[in-house]
Amino acid sequence: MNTQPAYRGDVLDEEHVFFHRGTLLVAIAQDSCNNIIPIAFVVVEGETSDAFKRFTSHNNKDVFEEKAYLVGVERKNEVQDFGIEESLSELAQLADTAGLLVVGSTYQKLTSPNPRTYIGSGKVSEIKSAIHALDVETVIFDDELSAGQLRNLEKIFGGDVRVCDRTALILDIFNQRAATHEAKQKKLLISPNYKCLFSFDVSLAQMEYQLPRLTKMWTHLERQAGGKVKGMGEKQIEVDKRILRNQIGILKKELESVRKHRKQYRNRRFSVPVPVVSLVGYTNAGKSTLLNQLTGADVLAEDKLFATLDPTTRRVQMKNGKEFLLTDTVGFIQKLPTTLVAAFRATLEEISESSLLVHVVDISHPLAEQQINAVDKVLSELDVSSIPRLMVWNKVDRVSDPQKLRLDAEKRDDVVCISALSGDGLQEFCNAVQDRLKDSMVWVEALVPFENGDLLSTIHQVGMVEKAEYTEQGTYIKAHVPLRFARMLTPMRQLCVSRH
Ligand SMILES: Nc1nc2c(ncn2[C@@H]2O[C@H](COP(=O)(O)OP(=O)(O)OP(=O)(O)O)[C@@H](O)[C@H]2O)c(=O)[nH]1
Ligand SMILES: [Mg+2]
Repeated sequence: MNTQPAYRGDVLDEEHVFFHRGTLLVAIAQDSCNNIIPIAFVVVEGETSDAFKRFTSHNNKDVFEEKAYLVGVERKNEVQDFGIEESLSELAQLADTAGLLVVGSTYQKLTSPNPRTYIGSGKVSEIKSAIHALDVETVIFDDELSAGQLRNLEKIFGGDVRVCDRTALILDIFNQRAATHEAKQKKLLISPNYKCLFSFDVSLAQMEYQLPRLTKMWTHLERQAGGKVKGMGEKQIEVDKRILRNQIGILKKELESVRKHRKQYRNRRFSVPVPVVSLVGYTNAGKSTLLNQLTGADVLAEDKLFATLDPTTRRVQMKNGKEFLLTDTVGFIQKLPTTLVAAFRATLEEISESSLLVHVVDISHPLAEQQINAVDKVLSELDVSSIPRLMVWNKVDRVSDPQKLRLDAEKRDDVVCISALSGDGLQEFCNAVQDRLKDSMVWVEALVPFENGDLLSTIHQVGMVEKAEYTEQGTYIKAHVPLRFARMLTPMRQLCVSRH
C-alpha cells in the first residue's frame, strides 16, 4: 500500500491508488486542509457507474467532481458591499474553478456568528438534512472559520463530509494553478531555475493557515484508529506542528532568495529609462487580455477566477515611438483573507515600484462598483497610495448602452473605455497612460554625485530619463521625475546650473 498523498486535481496514477472496491479503484488525495478525500473512481471492468459519470475535465485532467454545498452568513448590523446572494454566487464560481460541483446553497441572517459552529443550531440541522438528501461531500462556508468551528461542524455533519471555508478554497485554487504553472515552465525549460514567486507565497500562506488548524489531522487519526489514539494523537500533533514550522522557516528563506533575485532583475530592468505601468484589478476583469492585445504576449487569459498568478512584464511600443513596460498581476477578490493579502504583498512588490497603476474594471459586470471598492480596499493595504492611477472600463462591447457609458466616462477625467478583446479604445488608452505618466512628473536637469547612486537608481525607477551622461563630477541627468524626487534633487539641480 502506498500512502503518498496526491492533491485534488492530480492526474491519477498507480502511486496514489490503493483502495480496491469491487470494480472501482479509489484514489486518495489531500486537499489544502490536509483532509484525506477520495478523488477518483475508475472503472476497471464492467458497467459504467454513476460515479464514473461524475468525472469532468479540469485543467486538462480527468478529475472526480465532488458535490459541494455552500453556506453564507449575512451580518444583520453590518452594511456590506456584496450582498449575501452575490457573495455566494461568487463562491460558487470559485468552487467551479476548483473543480467542484455545487449542488445547493443556503444562508442565514445573524447578528454575530456562533463561536462554536459559526451558524445557529437550526441551520446546522437544515444543512445536515441537505447533505443526506443531496449526497453532499463538501460544505463550503463563505467566511473564514476558526479551527474549532471547522472541527465542530465536521463532527456534527459526521461521515466523510468535509467542511472548508473561502480561504481554503482560494488557497486550493492557487495551489492547483501554481502546480500547473510550474509544471509548464519546467516542461518548456524557459529557465531551469524558474520558480513561481506566487507559489512560494501560496505555500507559505497555506502553511500559516494550516498551523492553528492542525487539530483536524488529529481528528482524522482518531477516526482511522477507531478513536483510541488520544495520547499518540496529541504527540503527533506537536510533531506535525514542529515539522510545519520548520517548513515555514525553510520556505521563508527560499522566498527571500527568490525575492532578492527578482529585485536584482527589476533593478537591471530599471536601468533602461522606461516607466513601468502595472495592471491591477478584480479577478476576471480582463488584465491579461489587455496585456496580450497591447504586446502580443501569450499570457493565459480565460473565463476562470485567478487565471494569472505571476507578474508578467512586456514592453509596449506606442505609435509616437515612446515606450512603457506593462506588468500584469494577480487579480483581487472580496473577502481576501489576511493570510492571502500577505501573500499578495510579496507578489505585488513589483507594483509598488511602478510609475502608474491601471485599475482594470469589468464594467459589464453587475457588481462592477462593488468590485472597484474591493480592489481599492486591497490596494489601501498594500501601501501604494502615492502611485498615480488610471481607471479602465473594460468589456464595453458587452454593455447594453456603450454610448451612454462613454459619455459617463468622458465626464470623469480618470477613466478610459476599452474593449481589450476587440482592441477598441486601445490608442486612447495608450495616450492616457502617456499623459498620466508625464502629468505626474516635473522636468529636471541635475548632476547626481556618484556617492548618491541610490538616488540615481530611484530616478530610473520612478521617472522618465531622457538622458544620463557620466561625467567626472557625477551623472548628469535629464528626466521627468515625480515632484517629491524633484525636491530631493534641488541641491543637485543647483550643481547642474553651476556646471553650465
Ligand atoms: N467580451 C469581452 N470579454 C473580455 C474582454 N476582456 C477580457 N474578456 C474575457 O474575460 C475573461 C477574463 O479575462 P482575463 O484577461 O483572463 O482576466 P484577468 O483580469 O487577467 O483575470 P485573472 O488573471 O483571473 O485576474 C476572458 O474570458 C476574456 O476573454 C472584453 O473586452 N470583452
Ligand atoms: Mg490574468
